[in-house]
Amino acid sequence: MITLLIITILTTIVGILERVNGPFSLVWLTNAISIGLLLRFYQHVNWRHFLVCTLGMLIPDYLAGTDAHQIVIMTSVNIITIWLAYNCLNRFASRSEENEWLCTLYSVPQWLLLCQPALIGSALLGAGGLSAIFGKPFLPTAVFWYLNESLNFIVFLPVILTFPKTSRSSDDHFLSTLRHFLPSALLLFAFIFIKSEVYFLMAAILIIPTLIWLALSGNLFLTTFGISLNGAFFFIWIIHASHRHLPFTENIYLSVVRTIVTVLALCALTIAVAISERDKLFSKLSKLADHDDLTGILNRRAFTKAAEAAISSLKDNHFCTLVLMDIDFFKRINDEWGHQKGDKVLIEFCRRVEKIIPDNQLFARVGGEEFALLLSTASDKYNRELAELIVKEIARTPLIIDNEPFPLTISAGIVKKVAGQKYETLFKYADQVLYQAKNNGRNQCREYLQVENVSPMPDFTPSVT
Ligand SMILES: Nc1nc2c(ncn2[C@@H]2O[C@H](COP(=O)(O)OP(=O)(O)OP(=O)(O)O)[C@@H](O)[C@H]2O)c(=O)[nH]1
Repeated sequence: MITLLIITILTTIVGILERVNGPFSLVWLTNAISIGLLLRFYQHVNWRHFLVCTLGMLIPDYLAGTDAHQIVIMTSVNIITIWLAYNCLNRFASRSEENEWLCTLYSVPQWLLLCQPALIGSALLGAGGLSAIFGKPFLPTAVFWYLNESLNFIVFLPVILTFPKTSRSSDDHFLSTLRHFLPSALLLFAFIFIKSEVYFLMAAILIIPTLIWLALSGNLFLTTFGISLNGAFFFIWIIHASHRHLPFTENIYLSVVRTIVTVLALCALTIAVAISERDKLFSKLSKLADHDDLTGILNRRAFTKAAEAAISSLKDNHFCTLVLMDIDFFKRINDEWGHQKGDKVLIEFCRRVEKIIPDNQLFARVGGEEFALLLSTASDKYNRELAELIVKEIARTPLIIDNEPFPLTISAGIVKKVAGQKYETLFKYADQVLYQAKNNGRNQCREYLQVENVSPMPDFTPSVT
């Protein structure tokens, strides 16, 4: 909420400064930001925030000398429009799992379509009000109002999507954000400082590759942010230019520019949504391919790959421990309690082990009721004690299945890596001692003892205890 207030106050100040400095201003952008924030944080906004945002829309207009009646009409219509648009979207727009509106390729045109009642409503209301009070011609005013608000919607869409994500993303990927944002920043610099028409037009043409580049980065919020900023400055600059050099009437020119920016914005948004959707799908698929369906932990294939990579990257004087665990008499559990209960036992067992082991250790289901754990903590003694602790802890504290205690024991085989050993050798040794643990009465942990600092010769013969 503090963020919302700070941003609202800032946009108000920017709006006032711009209004005082000239007739064509950032005020529509500040309105869009205020409206966007209201929409984005709708459920958390109280009447005080709404008041501050409304003042943010009102004060710049008032200070610039706009007629009080006109300000009241514009502000009321804006508020009604926001309400209408919000309700349309809330009721009919499809949402992602994260509860965001702009979530699929289909949602870009959907957003536009659903905003139409609000746009048309605001155009009719605004033009009606202005006609009644100032005698302005109804139809041209309505058309102009509609076009004006159309771009505002495109602009506050990025604002809605951008603000919460920008802050989150800047923590994680500050450099990548900066890299993607650089072309936009350069373009803005060009728009603000280039005075010559020729150079300006060259800079303006850059907006197209910039938006496409942002969109191709697949990053939805950066794309929308780029659209918002580039679109805004492009628009403001060209309105200034139109006054001095261009033969069009202001209204026609405004409409043309708005249409161009809108089309560009939509193209870029559509590409960005498509790419981010594809990326989401890829990450979902790769998660599915690497994880066990039932327990959610790594599957054998992913574990083997990760363990091989981890072991081969270890220096010779660094160690790790492979632990193989197998639930005792699991077949009886299935036979006695049913397969479904057996599944629950497997799931609960994984949750219990996850609670015991430190973060970032590889833990996987490598068979029906067989699990592997690669402990790569610094202390070898700690690894061994941890494996023993898991076995003891499972035996001591029953799992809770369907709100009832469920006693269980496991057997484990552990082996410490010595210099030059490969994953498959470790797995073979761990499996051998696991077999011994089973034969020796189960509910125990056995270690494969091997001589250290020997090179992995084919005739290497470790001793088994
Ligand atoms: N519920 C359930 N059972 C499974 C799953 N995968 C394998 N199993 C069962 O696990 C049992 C494994 O049995 P065994 O290999 O005989 O081993 P055990 O009964 O645990 O005996 P020991 O390992 O010798 O202590 C079999 O009955 C499999 O049907 C699964 O995903 N869900």
